[in-house]
Amino acid sequence: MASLQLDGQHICGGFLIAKQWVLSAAHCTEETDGKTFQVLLGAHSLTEPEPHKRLYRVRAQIPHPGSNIHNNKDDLLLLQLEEEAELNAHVQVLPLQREDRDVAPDTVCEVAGWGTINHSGRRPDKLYQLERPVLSRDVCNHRTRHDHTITEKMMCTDSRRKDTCKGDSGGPLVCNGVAEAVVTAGSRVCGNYKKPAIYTRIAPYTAWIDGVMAAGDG
Ligand SMILES: NCc1cccc(NC(=O)c2cccc3[nH]c(C(N)=O)cc23)c1
Repeated sequence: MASLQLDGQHICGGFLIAKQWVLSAAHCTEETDGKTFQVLLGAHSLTEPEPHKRLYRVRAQIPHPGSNIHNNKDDLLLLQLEEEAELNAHVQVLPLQREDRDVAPDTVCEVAGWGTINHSGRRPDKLYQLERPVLSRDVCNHRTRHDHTITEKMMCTDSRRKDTCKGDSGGPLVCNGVAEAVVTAGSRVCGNYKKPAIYTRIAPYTAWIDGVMAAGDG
């Protein structure tokens, strides 16, 4: 799990997909007015000293060319670290789902982050993890939910009670040990069952991801 930070403040989640590459969400760069993130790896607490915590500088930030501020399409961001991350028990690469097939509805997946944890907007110091069931695209696209805005490159999880929120964007949705999708803010609403959590599925973007990593590695 990665924390994307500006001036020591957690902004978004992300995760290591190769030794020198982190995947996150393009919307995370919206309020950074051009500043480059630093990436914290190996952390559980954001503030306490921990043996495997290490802050990395970012050489390049590459948002998906289709990402934009008006919708949730192609909401992916690749970050190339200044150097390869030092891997250990607390810092590992997460395998990506490369087969472009929907995760079965009701599959219980997990999502983690340092995003706000309740309606007070309290921000946690320690990483939170949540299990959430996958919601079918048909239900998620219902008129009373996200009203046909969920494309085949997106997926949803139930947002009744437990949900992702501000600061969780960019983190991975992991199903059976494989990163299936990336948290996107979507309608920005948290914990409202009528607005399920939206994610950008990874499998449709593996060609883009591989292309950027190949070009970036020179
Ligand atoms: N449950 C789905 C889900 C997943 C991830 C994030 C979010 N919600 C936000 O991100 C959010 C919420 C409230 C005010 C906000 N202001 C801003 C902003 N960028 O100014 C974002 C937000 C929601």
